[in-house]
Amino acid sequence: MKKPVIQFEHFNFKYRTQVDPTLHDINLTLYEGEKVLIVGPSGSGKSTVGHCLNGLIPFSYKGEITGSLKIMGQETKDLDIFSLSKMVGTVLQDPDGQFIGLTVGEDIAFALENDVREQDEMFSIVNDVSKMVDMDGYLQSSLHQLSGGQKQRVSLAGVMVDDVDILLFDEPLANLDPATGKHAIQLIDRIQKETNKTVVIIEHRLEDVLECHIDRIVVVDKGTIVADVTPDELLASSILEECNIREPLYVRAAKYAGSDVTAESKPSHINTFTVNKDKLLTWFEATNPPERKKKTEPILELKNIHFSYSPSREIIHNVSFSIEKGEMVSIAGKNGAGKSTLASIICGFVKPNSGRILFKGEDITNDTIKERAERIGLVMQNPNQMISKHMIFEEVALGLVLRGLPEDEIKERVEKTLRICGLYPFRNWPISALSFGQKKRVTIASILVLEPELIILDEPTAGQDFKHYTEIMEFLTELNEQGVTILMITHDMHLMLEYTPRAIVIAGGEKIADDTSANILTDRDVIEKANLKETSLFDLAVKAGIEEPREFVGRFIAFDKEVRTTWQ
Ligand SMILES: Nc1ncnc2c1ncn2[C@@H]1O[C@H](COP(=O)(O)OP(=O)(O)OP(=O)(O)O)[C@@H](O)[C@H]1O
Ligand SMILES: Nc1ncnc2c1ncn2[C@@H]1O[C@H](COP(=O)(O)OP(=O)(O)OP(=O)(O)O)[C@@H](O)[C@H]1O
Repeated sequence: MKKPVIQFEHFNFKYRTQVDPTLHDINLTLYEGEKVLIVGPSGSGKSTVGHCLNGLIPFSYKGEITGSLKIMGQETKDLDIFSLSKMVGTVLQDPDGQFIGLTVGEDIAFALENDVREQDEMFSIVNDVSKMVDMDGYLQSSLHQLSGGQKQRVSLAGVMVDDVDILLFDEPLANLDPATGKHAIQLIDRIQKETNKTVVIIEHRLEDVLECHIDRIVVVDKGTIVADVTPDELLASSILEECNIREPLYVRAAKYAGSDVTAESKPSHINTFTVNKDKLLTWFEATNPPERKKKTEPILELKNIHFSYSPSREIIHNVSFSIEKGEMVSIAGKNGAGKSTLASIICGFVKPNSGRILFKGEDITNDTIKERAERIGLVMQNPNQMISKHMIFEEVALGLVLRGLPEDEIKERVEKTLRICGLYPFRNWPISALSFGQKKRVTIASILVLEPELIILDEPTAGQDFKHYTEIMEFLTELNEQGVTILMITHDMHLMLEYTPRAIVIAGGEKIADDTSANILTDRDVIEKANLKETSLFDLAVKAGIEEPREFVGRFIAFDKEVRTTWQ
């Protein structure tokens, strides 16, 4: 008999500031050595389940608990946070919220220092785990100098050295580049196998998590558990669609083609999946190729940009590109490659050492941040770095208030934007009561309300469920069709394929490719250099013997977009 390590029985939780409970009648048992994925729409209560496991509820977030939650056989109500932290190690959704040390090395070592290890042993373990996450070159670096994905890697390393029974990962992939995401999932898998720890992963990127074996998937919707099944069973069902969770692309393509997706067809991984090749080929031949957009004049031009934070290390080397008015372009590349730095250079937060920036042909290299903000809006990677007000309405209105607009106009514009961003029902809420995904939408709203001509979004859909992902992206597409140019930094290869016909790839501070997204995501050399990932659609097409797999990818994307637009 396997030992139960986590047991929820008729468990309910209500945040003190909420009228209704966030979790209702949760009954769930996880056993020793199990690897379980929790999925669900944004705001469904996934992180709240996680907070109950690691003690943030009730120690940091107050509220009412009824029913029972036992961890390692002990009722959590009877435990203090210190005893819980000895049992559950957590990687939080927002890595900034959990750093303890000043440098990367110190932070990773912290878990070990707590357990009073010998110095030599400590150094060697810190070295080993930092190598695992490819951060061994940064042990002396200060944490605030790291890129978003580098921070996420450090958080992963920190929890790997924890001597705990349960590892909890809340959106571990959110800021990671695709290749590192795959590596992180393999690492979690390896650690679980070597130590027999129980692993709980909360993640929207279902297809990426399924790169490794998962025992069960628990689907949470509106605070209750609506499914607790194996990955094959889940993918064969319609639950994901009903809960608006994105299916793996190859599964979706197979369904479009009319190929049966049953648990027996083993859909949880592209390598094990049996697809009806004839049906796929027939579907491909009957589907139209995507339309191409016409060329216009440049809106933003970067010419030979060089930049360094400190004289010893140049971060951006001679980057040039031109974005045309009305384009929607992705910037992709490895964690720490320099993507966010490029956005900071464009917005004027940092000055290039040399090179020029033009906006509609006019040199803006020496313009102030404020002057540029009139035309260029930036939505940053981490919403917590952007938010400065307590209430949602005030936050979104802030830019308009600073511009001195009349109150009536502010109200009208803010309300319109809140509706578009799906935040209208929350307009009078404090931001602290929102989930991470909801906060991200607040920051997008606060830029959109200013109506800039060019919007740069750093990971716009990280932490969003499929419904909100689609809503945000369709909204951006609509804006784009009205003439707003959109530049997106993203690690989401599907987003890149589906929404941005063109992509610019940065590796080691240099531009290594500038081509159609479909060409880039089927180019093994660029994929490898920039830590990107081939799309599973390509693998599916190859598996089905389709001679033009690249063309298959393009046609699927156009078709899928069409289908989803008609749904709305
Ligand atoms: N600190 C808090 N105080 C009050 N209410 C909260 C708090 N945190 C979350 N909530 C409420 O609980 C609901 C569920 O939030 P939770 O963070 O668990 O969702 P989630 O499923 O993890 O979402 P996401 O995928 O967007 O991260 C939210 O809609 C919000 O209303
Ligand atoms: N304030 C800073 N001081 C010194 N170095 C920094 C600073 N901010 C970033 N860096 C370094 O600059 C490099 C590029 O960082 P940047 O944030 O632009 O990467 P990125 O491509 O956006 O990465 P990610 O995909 O992880 O978000 C990284 O090696 C990072 O360590």
